[in-house]
Amino acid sequence: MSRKSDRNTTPELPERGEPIISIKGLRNAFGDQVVHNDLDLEVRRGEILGVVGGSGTGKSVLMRSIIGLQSPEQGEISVLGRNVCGGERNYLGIRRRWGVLFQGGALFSTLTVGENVTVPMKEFYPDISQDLRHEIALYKIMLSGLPASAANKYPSELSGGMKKRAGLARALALDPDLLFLDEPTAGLDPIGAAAFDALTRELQQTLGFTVFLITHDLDTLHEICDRVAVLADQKVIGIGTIDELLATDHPWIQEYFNGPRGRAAKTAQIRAHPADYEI
Ligand SMILES: Nc1ncnc2c1ncn2[C@@H]1O[C@H](COP(=O)(O)OP(=O)(O)OP(=O)(O)O)[C@@H](O)[C@H]1O
Repeated sequence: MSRKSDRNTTPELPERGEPIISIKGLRNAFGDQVVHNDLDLEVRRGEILGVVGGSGTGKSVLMRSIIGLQSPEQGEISVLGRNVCGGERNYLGIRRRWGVLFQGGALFSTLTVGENVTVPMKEFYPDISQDLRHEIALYKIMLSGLPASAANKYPSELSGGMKKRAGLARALALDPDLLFLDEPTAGLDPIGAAAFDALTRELQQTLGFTVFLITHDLDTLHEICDRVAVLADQKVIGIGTIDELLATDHPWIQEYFNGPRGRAAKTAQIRAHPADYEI
């Protein structure tokens, strides 16, 4: 149990490859519906972990549990070495260490993109001057691949792809160690989705953060994920590279990665990066 004085101190980052999120025995239920039971998962610092599973298997609930928006019935969740279960106070000092891109962007519709990006700065660093906040926001907006002019637009004036990028800019506002992305390429055309994948990978490699990425997009999994965790039967039933997962004989995993769409994504990956494959 963390001592009271530990809660406000900034936890240290683990070494690269060591667990930055560690979940043990997680149980989530809504009434009679058990979503997770005895679920274990480790996310390693510096990786892009893809999280997949059929609709309703609890991917978003898992993410919400990690970031404190859902109180689990049982289990332990440790983020940056801090046990975050057991109330809001345990999140003090670490909530600012992550950024979240929710499904659909979840931008505040009455604020401009620039104002949206300054929201986390205002919350966690209220002493930063307004000018500096706007300067940082502009930098994050451009880092996310939007033109500077997007800062003065309202979400309703943006395309779906631009909204995702604006949401990403807000998620990056505090230079996070951890980035949570919930279906970031859903609703994008294939070219827009590939561009968003490339941006995610480039930012992750340049800035060094860890990514927890919920997706149904097989191209994303092949193109940018270091490992993939598969949710089914209320648990993580497999975790590893796609090749490692394919070595298991779980029917859902085989169907998912070896079905027609899975094979097409793999072929596209080989065509895009032939040097990575011995043919
Ligand atoms: N606040 C809630 N109250 C009641 N049930 C909920 C709540 N949040 C989620 N659920 C249920 O928990 C289950 C898992 O939901 P979740 O959104 O995590 O699924 P998912 O794997 O992300 O699905 P999808 O791929 O369709 O987005 C669903 O059956 C959902 O209806």
